[in-house]
Amino acid sequence: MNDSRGDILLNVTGVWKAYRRNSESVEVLKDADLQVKTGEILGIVGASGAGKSTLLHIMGGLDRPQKGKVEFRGQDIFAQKNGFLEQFRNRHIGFVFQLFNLLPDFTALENTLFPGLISGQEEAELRDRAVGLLTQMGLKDRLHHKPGELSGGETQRVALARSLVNQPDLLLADEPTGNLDSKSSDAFMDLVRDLNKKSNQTFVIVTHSPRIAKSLDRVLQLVDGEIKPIDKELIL
Ligand SMILES: Nc1ncnc2c1ncn2[C@@H]1O[C@H](COP(=O)(O)OP(=O)(O)OP(=O)(O)O)[C@@H](O)[C@H]1O
Repeated sequence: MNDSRGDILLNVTGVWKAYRRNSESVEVLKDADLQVKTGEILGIVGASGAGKSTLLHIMGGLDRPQKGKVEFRGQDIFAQKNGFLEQFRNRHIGFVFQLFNLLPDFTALENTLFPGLISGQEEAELRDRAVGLLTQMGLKDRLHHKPGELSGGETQRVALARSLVNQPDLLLADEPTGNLDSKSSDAFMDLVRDLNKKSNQTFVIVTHSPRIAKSLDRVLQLVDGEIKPIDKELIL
């Protein structure tokens, strides 16, 4: 399906999530609402422990809320039959985490191929796409290097290529530049903007960096379990 820029891609309404800590229940998300529009780069900020990762996991169908809905193109992802969420994640969502999560014994190219192999894509086409993505990330001469032979910035760019190989509609990134120096972080964000502009790729990025948050299309803040808009100019 081809959405137009600005259509609602993901709609989160009234999401509640509590964890048990010792004998107490700690409410992390309390009636959180947000919408992700096709073609935007949306930032989510908030204090440490505010629940940003929890929210991102729920948005991507990695975790379930106790109450509330997540609709992807109008379909409630938690109200479908068994096996739906796995398929949903494979087909529609890409994840990039702070700690990269690459497999250490496999090369950059092999790591990038994995999600496509798991979802049963045709191998030659998949390989072309993986090589194309890694080349776009400036890693053409690093295809056969293992993560231990790559810099932090290069490793994170491989993680970005891997998250895009299945051509996801929505890419969810949890503090993707948290372990990078400012030069690698800028290079990563330049790629994000480039992919957004050229392929209309939609991103949600959790970040602690005011500099990155200010550079995004729109920023929401997670405070006391709720989502609030924040004026980018007021981000310090
Ligand atoms: N599986 C879990 N079991 C119990 N508590 C959890 C679990 N996952 C998260 N929490 C708690 O929920 C709260 C929110 O965690 P979360 O990781 O979503 O916050 P965050 O805003 O992403 O934090 P940070 O910016 O430090 O990464 C924290 O207090 C955390 O300890």
